[in-house]
Amino acid sequence: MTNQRIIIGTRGSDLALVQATATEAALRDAFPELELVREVIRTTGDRRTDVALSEVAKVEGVLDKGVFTKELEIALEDKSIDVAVHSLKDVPTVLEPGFEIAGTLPRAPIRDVLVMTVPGGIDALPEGATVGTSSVRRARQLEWLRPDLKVVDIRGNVPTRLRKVAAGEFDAIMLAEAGLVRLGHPMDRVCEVEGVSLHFAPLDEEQFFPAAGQGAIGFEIRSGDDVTRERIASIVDGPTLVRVTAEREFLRLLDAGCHTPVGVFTILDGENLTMAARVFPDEGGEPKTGRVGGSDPITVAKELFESLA
Ligand SMILES: NCc1[nH]cc(CCC(=O)O)c1CC(=O)O
Repeated sequence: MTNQRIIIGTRGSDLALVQATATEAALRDAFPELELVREVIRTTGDRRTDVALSEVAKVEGVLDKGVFTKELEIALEDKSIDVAVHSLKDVPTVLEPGFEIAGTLPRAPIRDVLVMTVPGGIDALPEGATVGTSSVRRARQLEWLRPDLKVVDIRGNVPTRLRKVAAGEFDAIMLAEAGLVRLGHPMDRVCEVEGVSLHFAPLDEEQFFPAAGQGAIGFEIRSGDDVTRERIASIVDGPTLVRVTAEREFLRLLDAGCHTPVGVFTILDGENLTMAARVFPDEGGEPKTGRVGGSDPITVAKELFESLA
């Protein structure tokens, strides 16, 4: 008899818990009889908020980009969980042996957002303004679009970062629209944090290229766990899976960890897949931008990679 229970592993941040709740709701709809158990797990990335995100993997000696996933994989391996719920953009493109991505929920918006204490878009930032981000991709694009800006590192989860900009530590910070919306902050409303009005300026993906997998909730399982794979298959969003497969394959070909400055996004119109990428050279300077169309995600990724190599 099949186990009538599924244990869902998640990080403990507010955003991670919202994503776990969305996963549970989808499983509840698909399998009303299934018992759902939630296991909250603290990862290295949650623990080491004392050093820059780009340094965490180095000081902890873990696989680059695995800083938010390693402990969840350990729990999968020892069967204390059956599925790990991740923000897919935090998941390495090459997994440790014994694990696989079983799919994704429908994707949220993919844009990056400037969170500012003044209204307006990126042009409303004053000359020399300080912008907080821990992402090299965001830093390089900001400096390329606005060479006068001062980009500085910031750590902490989304609510912590919002408090830091409200407290005046930065003129602006950058966050993903997906995380803000999931935490109940729509783009068209001013957000009040500790008596300060914060304004959202979403940047169109054609202007500011998002991270591979941004806005997608991904499910990681043990390879060979057919029961969980089949259960997850009934809540997977097909179009999202096609898009993130292409984006992650492109990143894999580039051999880029999350600290390599590359933005990429896809558009899926029926069977037609378009993917665009912007890659910044490690040594600095102008980025290369490319765009490719097709239907098979792996082929599209390969062609885009070759056109930029
Ligand atoms: N690295 C942190 C992280 N991982 C996923 C999200 C947002 C949600 C998403 O992109 O799916 C965030 C925060 C942010 O970038 O603002």
